[in-house]
Amino acid sequence: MATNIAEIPIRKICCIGAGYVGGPTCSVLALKCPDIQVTVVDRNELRINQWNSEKLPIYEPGLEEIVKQCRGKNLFFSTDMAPALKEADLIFISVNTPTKTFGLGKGRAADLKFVESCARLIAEVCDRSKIVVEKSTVPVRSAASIVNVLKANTKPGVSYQVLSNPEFLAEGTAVNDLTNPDRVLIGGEESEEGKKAIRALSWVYRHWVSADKIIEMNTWSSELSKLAANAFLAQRISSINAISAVCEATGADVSEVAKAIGLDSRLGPKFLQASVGWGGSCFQKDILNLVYISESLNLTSVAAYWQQVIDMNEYQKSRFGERIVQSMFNTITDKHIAILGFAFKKNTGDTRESPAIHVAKHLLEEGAFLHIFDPKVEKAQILLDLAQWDEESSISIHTDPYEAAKGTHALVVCTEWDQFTTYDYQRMYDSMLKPAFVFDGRKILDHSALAKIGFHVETIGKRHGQGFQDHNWAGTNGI
Ligand SMILES: NC(=O)c1ccc[n+]([C@@H]2O[C@H](COP(=O)([O-])OP(=O)(O)OC[C@H]3O[C@@H](n4cnc5c(N)ncnc54)[C@H](O)[C@@H]3O)[C@@H](O)[C@H]2O)c1
Ligand SMILES: O=c1ccn([C@@H]2O[C@H](COP(=O)(O)OP(=O)(O)O[C@H]3O[C@H](CO)[C@@H](O)[C@H](O)[C@H]3O)[C@@H](O)[C@H]2O)c(=O)[nH]1
Repeated sequence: MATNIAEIPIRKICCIGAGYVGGPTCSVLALKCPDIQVTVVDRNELRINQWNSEKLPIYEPGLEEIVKQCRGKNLFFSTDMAPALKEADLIFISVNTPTKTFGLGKGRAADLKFVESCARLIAEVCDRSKIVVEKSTVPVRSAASIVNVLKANTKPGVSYQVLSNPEFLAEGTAVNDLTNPDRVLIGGEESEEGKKAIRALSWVYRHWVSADKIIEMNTWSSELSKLAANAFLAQRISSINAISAVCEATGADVSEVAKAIGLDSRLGPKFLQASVGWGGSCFQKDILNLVYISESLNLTSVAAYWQQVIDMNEYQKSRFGERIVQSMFNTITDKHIAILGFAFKKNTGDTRESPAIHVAKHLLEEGAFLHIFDPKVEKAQILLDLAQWDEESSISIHTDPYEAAKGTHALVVCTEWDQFTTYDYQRMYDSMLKPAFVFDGRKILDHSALAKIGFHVETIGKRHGQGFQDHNWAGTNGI
């Protein structure tokens, strides 16, 4: 265990926001720091009750075991925010920062109303000085707004140090990402007090993270690094997806191209998996935020550059939907289609910005009846995401993949769940209408095995069953 050489002892931590970040982050923190009491608070009573129950509100591999081990010892979940904030030496703000849906910056700027209300509550209830840590993803210079709100409302004799400590966990691998982070960023003021606060938070992480991975920097760099990291990650996927369209038009295979690119040690192999499109609660919101910041700073070329990463993703999702319709003889009206996977990626039940929603809506608009199966997404969530359509007449949610496939014309893979590769596709084929189609939006299935069974197979970034000779460039580029 790390010795606290920091001048500010941290014995109690409170985290506001018991969501996908607050819950797993604090669970790992409690596990790794038995000398610290961690309380996660949220105003959502249902969520807190779920954290205190047998069935946690989110699915993350390995999380349940940690919660069970620490809950009631040094990990607590509560809706009683004031006492937990008052007692804490350090407070994480880990609330949602969604894209604004109205007013100035609508559709692009991050809405900081939840972060601001946390700052107001902290100033209102706390009667001794504390460290406040911005864990939510926020626009650059948000810490200055938090400082302003705290200063304007603080009780006499109380002062705050505000740090930026963005979270880089990915859903589905959160426990591993938190246990073995690539880096921990801590941004703070360059004053003596600021440095003390940075040392105190650093001490907390030093319980399990080596010193070389804890990077201190100025607050604005730390805030911007989070937005930039997500923009770069999404850009890589948009880039390979753009190449996938060229592959489909030419006969190249995007998997082979990705392998060739990834073997360049300057580029590396990760995040080059072409897909139906990227989803999740962060990429789109954070890039939109970066676009908005750039526009506000009159950096229009910068804004346009990053906007293209999003536009390419929209194109990819639409392209996949259109390809399904075109392949099925240009009409899917009244056809039955099974959607395998509704989460935005494997190993999570989260559907926020899932490409499956986009594809499902496209198919429903074309008049198809959908049979949806996902191993972890709750039925109520799927119906909420497709609320414009009626369960009886357009959608049926299944708990068994074979039942979902039965009597359908096509299988559409939208999430890369490992278990999808192990199914008995002959059994599915036998129960389907013919010709039976498979559209693999994640490139996870064995396409030649499926073709042997009799399926017509379509996938991202590859044309099936077409030879070397059948594309003629003449007329398209003048050769
Ligand atoms: N989801 C991820 O994988 C991920 C990863 C890294 C960073 N982030 C960032 O972390 C932040 C949180 O994301 P999330 O996915 O955990 O969100 P979430 O929606 O799952 O959870 C946020 C929680 O905050 C609570 N909340 C909001 N305002 C509150 C208030 N004033 N008082 C008390 N509780 C309040 C909500 O009830 C909700 O339970 C966002 O800024 C996000 O961009 C998310
Ligand atoms: O090669 C790839 C890799 C990912 N994806 C898709 O991209 C999306 C995002 O995946 P991933 O980044 O693994 O999950 P997130 O939970 O959204 O995590 C991202 O967003 C978080 C929130 O800010 C950050 O903390 C993480 O570092 C960042 O990876 C998903 O739809 C994936 O299926 C692909 O299509 N191809």
